[in-house]
Amino acid sequence: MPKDVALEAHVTAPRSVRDLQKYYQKLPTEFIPSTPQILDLHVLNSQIIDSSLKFAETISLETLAEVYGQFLGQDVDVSTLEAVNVYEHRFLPGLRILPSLLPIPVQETLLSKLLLRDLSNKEHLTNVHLHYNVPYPDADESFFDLPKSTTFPPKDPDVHKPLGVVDVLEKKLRWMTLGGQYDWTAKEYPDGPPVQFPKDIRDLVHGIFPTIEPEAAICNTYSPGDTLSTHRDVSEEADKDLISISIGCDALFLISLSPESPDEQASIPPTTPAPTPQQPRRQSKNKGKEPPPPPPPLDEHTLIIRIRSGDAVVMGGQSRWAWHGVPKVIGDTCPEELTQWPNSNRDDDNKIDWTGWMRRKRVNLNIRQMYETN
Ligand SMILES: O=C(O)CCC(=O)C(=O)O
Ligand SMILES: [Fe+2]
Repeated sequence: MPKDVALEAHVTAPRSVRDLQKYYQKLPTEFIPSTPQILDLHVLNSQIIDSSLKFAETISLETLAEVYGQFLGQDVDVSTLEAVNVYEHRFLPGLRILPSLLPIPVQETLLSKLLLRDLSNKEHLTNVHLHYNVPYPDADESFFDLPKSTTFPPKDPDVHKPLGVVDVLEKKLRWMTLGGQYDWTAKEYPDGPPVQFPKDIRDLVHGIFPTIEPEAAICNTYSPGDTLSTHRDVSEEADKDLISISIGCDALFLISLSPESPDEQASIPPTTPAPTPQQPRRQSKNKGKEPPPPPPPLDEHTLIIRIRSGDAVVMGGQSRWAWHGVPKVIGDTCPEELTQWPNSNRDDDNKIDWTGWMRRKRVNLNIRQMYETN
């Protein structure tokens, strides 16, 4: 599908999609497993496969072994790999879901390349650069090696206070850009040649998804409580597949191709019914225990899915321009093998032992091809 020139980066999502985002953002974690509207690929049953998903293909184990072997720099025995199934959605054309695409060692190496290597490259901007002067680590060191006392001075001290390195890595760092440096304020890529996309990550992604040439990526970092509001990624010139790879804690991912309907406002019930005299609102100390109101209706062109570490979502075809967002990151769900990353295990009073950082994080790598020419 050629890109529709009417797609605008600044438009907001239809009301129904924003209502869903709000509902799932507020849904207490303990109610997620009993909410049948949330597609969980770990409990895929034949009914789900018949009604919304269809099996499309399997990625060959030989391809996976070769691509992972090259990425890890060591031979990968085919017999150690699990088959990767690709599912398509019947009513979101071009959406493909690949549960458990990346094995743990590949996830771990990808994390290290992104956060220990690429974050230290001054060409890769982050949200922190918008308001702070960033003190870089020495060559061959990473931000996780910065001394405890490191501060990030604000560009405008009247507006922002200096930030400590713990604040930055625990909370403030929300994204880094690779390759073409997307400008989030102008919502466009700057003119001029893009920054070189990291070759090993390009080979990993291109090896599995040969129809795309990775030219730009956003590496999002989330903690439980963080959300990504509903948006469309419409700034790329090419209508090639967008590949989204997740590592760490689980998340809810919302995607919709539903059109805005004029009577939408009237047809969607309010997400939080007003309390009645018989049913007074509980005190805030009990918040979260109360059963949630029923979810807003989901039409067949809308999907809310629980994404796990190692899963990939491909947004191609019509779904390339779909509204999507991340209403929730689910704490305490990082795979045990990754929880200790970056395994710094230090015994140095001036430095921080970041071991366990990943237990509280979700990292999403969102890869795009910017130009049609490749
Ligand atoms: O974190 C995710 O799963 C989605 C990220 C996303 O949509 C984006 O970076 O544009
Ligand atoms: Fe996106």
